[in-house]
Amino acid sequence: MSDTPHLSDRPVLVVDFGAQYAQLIARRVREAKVFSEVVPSTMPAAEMLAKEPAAIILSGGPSSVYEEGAPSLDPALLEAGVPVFGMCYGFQAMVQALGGTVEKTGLSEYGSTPALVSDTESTLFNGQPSDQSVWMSHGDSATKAPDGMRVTAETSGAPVAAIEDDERRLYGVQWHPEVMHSTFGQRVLENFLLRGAGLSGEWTPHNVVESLVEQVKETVGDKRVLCALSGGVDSSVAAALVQRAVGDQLTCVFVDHGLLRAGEAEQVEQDFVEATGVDLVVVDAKEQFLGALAGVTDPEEKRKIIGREFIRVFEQAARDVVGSGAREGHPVEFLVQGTLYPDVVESGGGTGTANIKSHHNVGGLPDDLQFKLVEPLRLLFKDEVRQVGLELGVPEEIVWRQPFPGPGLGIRIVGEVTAENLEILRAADQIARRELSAAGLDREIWQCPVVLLADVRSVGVQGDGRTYGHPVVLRPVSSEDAMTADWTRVPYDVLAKISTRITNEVPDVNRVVLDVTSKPPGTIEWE
Ligand SMILES: Nc1ncnc2c1ncn2[C@@H]1O[C@H](COP(=O)(O)OP(=O)(O)OP(=O)(O)O)[C@@H](O)[C@H]1O
Ligand SMILES: O=c1[nH]c(=O)c2[nH+]cn([C@@H]3O[C@H](COP(=O)(O)O)[C@@H](O)[C@H]3O)c2[nH]1
Ligand SMILES: NC(=O)CC[C@H](N)C(=O)O
Ligand SMILES: [Mg+2]
Repeated sequence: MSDTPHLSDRPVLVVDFGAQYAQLIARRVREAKVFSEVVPSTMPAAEMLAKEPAAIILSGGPSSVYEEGAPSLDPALLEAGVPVFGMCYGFQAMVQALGGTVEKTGLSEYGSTPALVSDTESTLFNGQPSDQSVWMSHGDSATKAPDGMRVTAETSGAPVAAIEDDERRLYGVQWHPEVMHSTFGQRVLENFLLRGAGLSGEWTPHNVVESLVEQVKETVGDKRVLCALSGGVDSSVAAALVQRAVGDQLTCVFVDHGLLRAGEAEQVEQDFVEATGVDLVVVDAKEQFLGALAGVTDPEEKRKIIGREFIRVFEQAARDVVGSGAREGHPVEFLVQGTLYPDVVESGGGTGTANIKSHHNVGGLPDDLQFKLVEPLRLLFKDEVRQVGLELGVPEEIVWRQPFPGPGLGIRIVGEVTAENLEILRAADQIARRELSAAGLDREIWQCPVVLLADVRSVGVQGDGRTYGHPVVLRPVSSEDAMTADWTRVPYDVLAKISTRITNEVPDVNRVVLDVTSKPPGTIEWE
């Protein structure tokens, strides 16, 4: 597996006690221009401290600290001289570990709650009003603060709602500052990071690029590298970064696996090469992929097959490029992929998270992988990758392109992936994309998968005759980083136009339906 890049010498560790969105805390820290990483609460304290964290944040979680078997907080973390900030469960664990009391008081608070800050000059609350709205989600409360800690805020259900100790640099709040509904949440977090922990907020795209370029140089040395390039945001940015680091040691490989959208292969071949001048090899592997997918309907099986065939194509490409180009004769050791943090987390490679689906470039990789992977963006979220791309001078049309999954239309056909089904889906998808673009919705919509329900048929009437065709699903979503998403409220007239055009122009489709599910509980793609 690839070495995980390090983006700062000293990360802020977010210790995940099973919070719904520990990733969100990490994002908020990064918004304060401080690098952060999530680690599971089960990681031994010594291992956490070996990362030399600049600060530690303890997340919320579903358990009660006084219950047997509740995730525990090793007091070593509080005694290491590292600044610590606890939130909700993390706060309660801290209170208990330091000798305070946490119990079920019967006064639970859920949702927006008024809080009264007693010291607006304290480390956490400096520069904020004494009355603020905070977002609560707790049934347990601290009833007695640990000795030596100041209580700086209270709510009606939580008499000890914030604690501070500047000497030991230990802080905590009962609420969730990472949630938007805590009106001064980001300020409280920044106060902890910048004032409490004394960090300087230097984690900017410019510095990230510099540090990643250095790391790629170090890893790759004078060896030759292939980059799996899809023309999408992530691999384009990864390619630009590696190109900056090792120049003509890089060859990009674009795989036409037959699961692409209309016009896509041509676009990558022309636009990308024109914009970046990279050395690009296009491999036509349509038959190979379709052959391997024949008869397969299970989503995970499809993903695994696609992941495997991708690598087989790269292996062949590696053998082919050795005998060509500026660095003839040098074998290829490394494969660059545009893998992002959410791909890793969702493939179950994160911190104790479940495997939701195997992303082709992570969980879908074959075991006998011959390459060493170089994945410089492995710890970044999409919006951060876009900033890095702009910093590297990647053209805006590419940086702001909507994501398209590597397995492509293969995971947008519920049923078997056949040439006929692909043709139907490609036609419907092209209409939807054109109409959404024409309506000026490209930036508002994160992406809009169009899904063919090949296993479903419904009765329709067209030209006075009966039809028995397939439905397609429109799945427009809005999102910040694809970890969560909401369905986009596309104007009815735009939806109507898409529906009319698809049913008129695409034979075999007699119904267009709209997916109005957020993520969670749905995911963005159907498979
Ligand atoms: N058709 C393809 N040819 C070569 N490599 C690909 C192809 N599709 C995907 N990949 C590889 O798989 C990685 C993950 O795909 P993914 O779709 O997440 O990223 P992307 O295409 O680079 O960006 P985006 O998320 O914006 O579509 C890519 O970064 C790239 O390395
Ligand atoms: O490169 C990829 N390989 C994959 O296997 C894959 N599966 C999902 N996606 C994209 O990831 C984001 C989240 O999708 P889900 O909500 O469906 O998990 C969305 O942007 C999806 O389009 C993939 N990208
Ligand atoms: N959101 C949380 O961290 C909740 C903590 C604890 N389970 C409580 O109910 O108080
Ligand atoms: Mg893509």
